[in-house]
Formats: sequence, structure tokens, C-alpha cells
Amino acid sequence: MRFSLRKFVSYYKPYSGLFLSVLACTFIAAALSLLFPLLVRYVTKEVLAKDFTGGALTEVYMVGGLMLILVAIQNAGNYYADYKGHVVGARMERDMRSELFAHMQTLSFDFYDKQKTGQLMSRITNDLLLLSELYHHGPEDYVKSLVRFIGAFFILFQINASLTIAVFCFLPFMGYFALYFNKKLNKALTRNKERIGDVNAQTEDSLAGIRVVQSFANERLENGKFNRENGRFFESRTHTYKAEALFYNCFDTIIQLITVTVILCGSVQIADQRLDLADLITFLLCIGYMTEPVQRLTHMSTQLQEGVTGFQRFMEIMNLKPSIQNKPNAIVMTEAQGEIEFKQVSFRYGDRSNDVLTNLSLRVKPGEYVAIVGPSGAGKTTLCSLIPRFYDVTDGEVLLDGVDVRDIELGSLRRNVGFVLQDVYLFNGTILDNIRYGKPDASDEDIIAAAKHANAHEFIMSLPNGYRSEIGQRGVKLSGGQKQRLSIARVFLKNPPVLILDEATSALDNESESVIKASLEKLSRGRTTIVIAHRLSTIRTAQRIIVLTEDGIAEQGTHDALLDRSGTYAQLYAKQFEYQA
Ligand SMILES: Nc1ncnc2c1ncn2[C@@H]1O[C@H](COP(=O)(O)OP(=O)(O)OP(=O)(O)O)[C@@H](O)[C@H]1O
Repeated sequence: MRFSLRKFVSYYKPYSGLFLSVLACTFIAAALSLLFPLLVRYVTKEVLAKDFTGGALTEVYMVGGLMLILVAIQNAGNYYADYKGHVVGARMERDMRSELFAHMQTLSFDFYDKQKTGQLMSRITNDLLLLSELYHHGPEDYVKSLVRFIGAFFILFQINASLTIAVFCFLPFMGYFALYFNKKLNKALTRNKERIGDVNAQTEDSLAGIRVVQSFANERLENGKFNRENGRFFESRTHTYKAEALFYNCFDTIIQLITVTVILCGSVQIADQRLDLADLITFLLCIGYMTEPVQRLTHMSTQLQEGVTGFQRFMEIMNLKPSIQNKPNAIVMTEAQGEIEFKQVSFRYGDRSNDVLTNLSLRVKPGEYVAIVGPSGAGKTTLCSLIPRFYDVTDGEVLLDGVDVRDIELGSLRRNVGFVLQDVYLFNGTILDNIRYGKPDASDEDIIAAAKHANAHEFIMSLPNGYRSEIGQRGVKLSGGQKQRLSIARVFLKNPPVLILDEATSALDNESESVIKASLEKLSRGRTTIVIAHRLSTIRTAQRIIVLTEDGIAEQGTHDALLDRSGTYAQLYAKQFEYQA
């Protein structure tokens, strides 16, 4: 993916003033740090050479005082740059994280079908952390390194050109060495990231399925899988540490070689009276200013590479257009009548080679109660997911009140359709929060009324904190039937004209089922209702039963009419009856 520098830099814009002040402080602190060796040189060369009776000591004190002032200014500058620099980075990271999350909220089902949650989480957390490091440390490091390198070079050159050139000769070699190791280290660091990603994915998988793990008593199996990933991560880190240790120690050796060279060449020059001791000391103090930036090349280029990769991964998602979008002049449908029509609809999932639905036509009148039955995989759920545009048809059209759903503003379309699914998703929080999800501006009274309609009020009131009871992650503290009733209360509150019930009662025992059936019946009154059912006994009273097979709609009619036809429905019914008997 191409790296857009303009886009990268644009995130600095809201904080440009603060960021420039950080760079200015970095510049001042780095420039002031160069004065130290010069002051040491001045003291050793000019002051200490004098006779101490002539006020030299006073001068030493003055220089000492000046040095203290410089220390104070330099550290104040570094403090400001360090603190505010991190703040700028963190603000940019926060902005980008919010932007990415908001964008992810808009991406359609087909995107999430292909993604692993753990990977997406890593983009939102780790990638942006690395990016913020680059945003703030990157320019700061470059300014500091450049000022010190160039400053030290000029100071040393002024003192002694030949010795400076001798030191300088080492630098390209150091640079090459740093970049060579940088490649190796980068590879090792990338591998580390992949391995920790695997550890994360394994942890997520095992912990999310902890109930299944324990019910099969498969803890050892999971420990084995986890330890394998954990071991791979350990091995990868061991390689990284080896590479790092080798690099830093080789580098230190080169720096020591430079020091030895300076001492040797400097001593020869002192003997020849081409250099004095004060200059040699200054030289030794300044070497670090020249070698440190070269040593930091590795760190800086790793930081650059990681940050750029993080930014590319960020942009990869940001550049994705949601496959389901509003048309420019989309109609806002406030309250639909609830007529649904599928007109010669064909549908195929993006990664499949064959259609799930082919040329299917069906009309459901406003307020009608329709059941869809058929073998597993026939496309019942898929058909219903086309109504709120979780996916768009491949061919044909789906109409709500005679309007193509692709012409309706998405939010208003989805507000007109309510879902009660078998696999209820509840959010961490209180019961009140979870029911309010159906209508965020609902009052507490509305919520209680909805809970009463859903036959949930009694069980809620029996909980220690009533409506304010925390339900745990995904509602673990509630039974299947209780969760289902909360999801029904949520839809009561939403009050949509179209209702889709997908296997809503099949996971429940008889008692919960009858309570939920009663609330679902209440919920479906006055609404267009499509029930996807496996248990045919539950939909005998439906106004119309649609039998969907892989070849499309095989037959439709009332329960009695379909039994009389002795077709697919009658066979399915007989089979289920046999099975239940
Ligand atoms: N997100 C998806 N991506 C790709 N293929 C899918 C997806 N969801 C469903 N399918 C495939 O589409 C076909 C129809 O699935 P669908 O869930 O609509 O059937 P169904 O009739 O509701 O089945 P069941 O009664 O078992 O729930 C199946 O072959 C399924 O594998």
C-alpha cells in the first residue's frame, strides 16, 4: 500500500502550535548541551592555565554557575519536550483511534465475515501505540541528533581537522553496520509481533470458549495449545535478544575503538605540540555527540518502519468503503407500513461460487405473520438479512412499502426492522442499559413498560438490584430465557413495524418457551412478522408458511393447506413428528 505523507502529516494539524514548541525546546536543549564541552575546554585551556592568584578561581566559579544555569535551562527544555511531546503523540493517537473505531462501526457485515476480532483489536491498540511513538519521538529524535551531530562536527573541526576526519572515517562504517543490523532487528521484531498476535488470538479463543473448554474437561488441551504459542513467542524473543546484544556490544566496541584512536592520535599530536591536553579532553567529550546519532539510526529507522507500517495498516481500514452505504438522495422512512416484497432476488456471498438465493419472489403484506421453514442451509436467515440491508442483493430488489431498500436512508430503514435472534447479544452493563439499547432516549418508565410486555419485569425485580443489576459480560449472569426476554423487551421499546424472529425459542425449555411465546405473540401484534422456524409445531398458527429449499420457494400456504398437499412441508412435518415421537 502507498504511503501518503500528506495524510500522515495532516494528523499534526490540530496540535501544530504545541508540536512546534516541543521541537523548539528540543532544539534549544540540544544546542545548549554542546556548550558543555566548550566550557570544559575554556576552563582547562584558558582558566586553569592561569595563575590562581590572579582571580582564576573566581572565573572557575563563574563558569560553574553558568554551567548550572545551562543545566537548568537544558533540563527544563527536555522536560517540556518530553512531557508535551508525549501529550501531542497521545492526543493524535486518541484522535486516530476514535476515527478508526467510528469507521469500523460503519463497515458492513461482509467485512466482518472476513476478519478476526483479535486482529482488529490489535490494529486499534498496538498499531496506534507504535504510530504515536513515531509521531512524537520521530521528529524530536531527528532534530536532536542533527543538531548534536552537526554542532559536534563543527566544534571538533575547529579544534583539530585531522583528528575530526579520523573520527569521521569510522562513521560510514558505523552507519552501514547500524542499517545492516536494523534489517535483522526489524525482522526479529516483526516476528515477535506475529507471535504475540498468535498468543493473543489463542488466549481470546480459549477464554471466549471457556465454558465449552470446561464442559469437555479440555483444559489440558487448551493449555497445550497455549503453551505452544507461548513457547514460539519465547523463542522468537530469545533470537531478538541475541541480535540486540550482538548489535549493541559491537557498536560499543566501535565507539571504544574510536576513543582509543583519538587518544593515540591525540597523544602523538600533543607530543608534536600540534594539540594540547584541553583540546584532547574536549575531543573525548564530543565524540559521543557524533557517534550517538549514528547509533540511534537503528532505533530511529525501526521506529520509522514500525510507525509507517502502523499507519499503512490504519489507512488500509480507513480507505475501505462500507459496501452498504446511503445513496446521496436516500429517503428517510420514518414509520413504514410494513409491506415487504422480494422481486426476483438472487444473492451470493462474496467468497462463494454459487447463489444462496436465485430469482426468488415473495410478497408479505403489512401486518402479516409469515413463517419460513426449510432444510438447514436453504437460505432462510440470508433472506431475512436482506431486508435491513445487512447484505445487498446480487440481483433483483427488496422493497419496503414499495421502495427499494437501497433507496432508503440506512438508519431509518434499520429503525423499521426489529430482530429477535436465538443467539442473544447483551452488552456488559445493567439491565436498564441493555433494554434502553432499543431506544437510547427512552425513559425509565418506558423501559419498565417494555419489560412488562416481554414478561421480564418479575424476574428483573427479583434480582438484588432490580433494573440496575449488572448482567456480566454478554449477560452471563442470566439464564437463556431471561436473556431472550430482555432482547424482546429491547424490541418492544424499539417498536418497529417489521419484526424478524430467528429461531427465537428453540434453545429454551418448555416453561420458558411458553412465557417467551406469549411475549413474542404480543410483540408481533400489529407488525409484519417473519418467523424463521425449525420446529414446525411452533408455527402452525402462522397466516402463511413459506417452504424454502435450495431451489427456492417450494410451496406456501397455511399449515392445513400444506399438509393437504402432501409435499415438502408435509414430509418435513412427518419427519419431525416421527423424531419427536
Ligand atoms: N456470512 C456468510 N458468508 C458466506 N456464506 C454464508 C454466510 N452465511 C451463510 N452462508 C451460507 O449461505 C447458505 C445459507 O445460509 P443460511 O444461514 O441463510 O441458511 P438457513 O436456511 O438460515 O440455515 P439454518 O436453518 O441452518 O440456520 C449456507 O450454505 C451457508 O453456509
